[in-house]
Amino acid sequence: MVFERSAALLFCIVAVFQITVASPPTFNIDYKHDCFRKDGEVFRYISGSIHYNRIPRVYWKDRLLKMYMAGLNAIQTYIPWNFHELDPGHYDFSGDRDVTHFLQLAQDLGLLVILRPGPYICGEWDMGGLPAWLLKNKDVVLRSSDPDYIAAVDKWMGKLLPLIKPFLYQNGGPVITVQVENEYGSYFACDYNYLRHLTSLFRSHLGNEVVLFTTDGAGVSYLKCGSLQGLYATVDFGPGSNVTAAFSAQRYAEPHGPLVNSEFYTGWLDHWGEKHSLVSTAAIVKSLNEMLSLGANVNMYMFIGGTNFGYWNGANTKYAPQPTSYDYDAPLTEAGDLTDKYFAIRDVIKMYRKIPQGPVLPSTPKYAYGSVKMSQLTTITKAADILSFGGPVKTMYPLTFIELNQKFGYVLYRTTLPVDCSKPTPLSSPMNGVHDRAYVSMNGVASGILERNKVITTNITGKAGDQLDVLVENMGRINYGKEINDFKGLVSNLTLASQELRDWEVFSLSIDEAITEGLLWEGNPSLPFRSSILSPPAFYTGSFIIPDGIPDLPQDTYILFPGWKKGQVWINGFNLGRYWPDRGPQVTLFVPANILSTSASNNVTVLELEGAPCNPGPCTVEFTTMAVLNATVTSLSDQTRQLFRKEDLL
Ligand SMILES: CCCC/N=C1\SC[C@@H]2[C@H](O)[C@H](O)[C@@H](O)CN12
Repeated sequence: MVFERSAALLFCIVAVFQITVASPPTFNIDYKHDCFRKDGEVFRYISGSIHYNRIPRVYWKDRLLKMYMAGLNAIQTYIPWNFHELDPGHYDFSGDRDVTHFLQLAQDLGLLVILRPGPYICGEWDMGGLPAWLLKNKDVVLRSSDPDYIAAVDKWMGKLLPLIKPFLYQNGGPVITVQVENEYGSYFACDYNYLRHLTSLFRSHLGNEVVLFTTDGAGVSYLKCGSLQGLYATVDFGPGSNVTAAFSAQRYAEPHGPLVNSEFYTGWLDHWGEKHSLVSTAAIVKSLNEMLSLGANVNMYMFIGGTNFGYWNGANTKYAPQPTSYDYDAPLTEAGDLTDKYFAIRDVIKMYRKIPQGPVLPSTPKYAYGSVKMSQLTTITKAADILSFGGPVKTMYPLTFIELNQKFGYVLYRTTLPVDCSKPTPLSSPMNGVHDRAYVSMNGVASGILERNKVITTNITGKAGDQLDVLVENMGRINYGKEINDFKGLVSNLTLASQELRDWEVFSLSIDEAITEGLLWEGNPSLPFRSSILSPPAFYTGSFIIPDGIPDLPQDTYILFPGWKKGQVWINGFNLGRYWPDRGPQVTLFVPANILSTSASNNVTVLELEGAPCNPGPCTVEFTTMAVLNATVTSLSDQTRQLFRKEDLL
């Protein structure tokens, strides 16, 4: 009897051992049957894009769970290089940047991962995810075999990919496929040696098992430069496209293998000054049905968009920056709220795979903390020395942000009038070199605005020796096309009555640091009564208490700027992003609960660039429960007409 039991036990141990050891996880392409196979079984992914870099870490689980409950079996995310290697050789994978924690969360919730580590990612993210410090070599050819660029890519991938390797499906993780580059077929360089280098780089760090792929527009012309032997070519297209034609483009590059739409656009991006983009649910349902009925693999871009906090938004050409909200009209809103689109997509998926039963996590509650009284702290002109920790740089001609080693935010350019300008005299950027918006003051009094591609001249008056301040705002680097290498600031000279202005003092402003260090003080609000519509860029501050002891507080909220024009807002030192209700379409900014406090007063600091409703009042900001992302946009001509006299226009 004892012998039989021992034999049975031994048999079980051997069996378990064989099962465990004999069949490591596998994920690969079956070219014979035009499908993916996971652990030998036919597998089709239904996925949604979520960008961890646009969502506070505390909310990652909430969003991923909602995606799982929608019936997705995978999620897709980028890894923005500039979000992690803020300066050469200095890496940050902590807190909201803890990408491996995000991958582990996805796996814990039963979601596989389609990973897109770049090095370029596009994504309406500053410089398409490439770090601005790459531009220290002003001749660098980004996204090519340029040796300087490749050296930086090798170093970054040498840091990142070893972190990712344990999370590959073959190693027991959730990552089933890894994208190389991003829509490379749309880029002018068409450098096959670059793609070949990336392929061998990814293979050297990740091994030969993982499925590497590319994504390009659904057209043969895109696939010609975007695809490469050894990388599985996939395409992207939105609702309303001809699905058959789109996938036949993929078949041009991949006659066999699974059909894959890596970016099915369930929404679309916005630009300041343009109507909020909306994509119809009916069109989405129709195309999604068609693709799933073909057995295609689909990733919905975006499933949740989130927020471009701080200065992280990108831009398109001709210079059109994207707003702070990346709501994208996605199935989950910027704040992670459920929409009709979410349930309509869930109903389609239900027809193709069993979806999880049980309650879907509800939308998070929003709280209206009400009106907060603001008061002026000081102006940029007065605080320049405080804000420029290293002091101004004296230079004959203006320096760019990159030359100042500054990546984001604002730089102040100061000089004195070389001559009397008793009559309105044109201050111009003849080479359209204001990148991107400049706020002009004379002796601390606002006098005009210059804007890239839109307003390249404004009139000033003054006496020889008067102080001319030009505050230049970097509104986000172009993230698509050949103009992605943007140095920001005054990238060419300004002229006064056609004479080049020289002998500048250039202040690199460390505003975020000054705010977190509490260096801004209650200045004497000596601004003159607002005789004109324009005021000089100035800081305002206010605070509010959230009562403790009330369950569920703090809660998410939205901040509204009644009567304010354009600027930047920080709450408790967290840079929430840009506001521009004067132009729209975004009017409110999402405020996630995790930046608020019930144990201390909450501080709001605003840098208003054009004119606050504070002289006279009411000089308040509001915390409300409703998002407003589709306000009527103010065309520049309307706005300019309000600000400038006719002769100031182009
Ligand atoms: C006509 C320009 C198309 C550029 N491609 C875009 S616009 C929205 C999306 C995201 O940027 C995404 O990161 C790109 O891969 C594809 N795409």
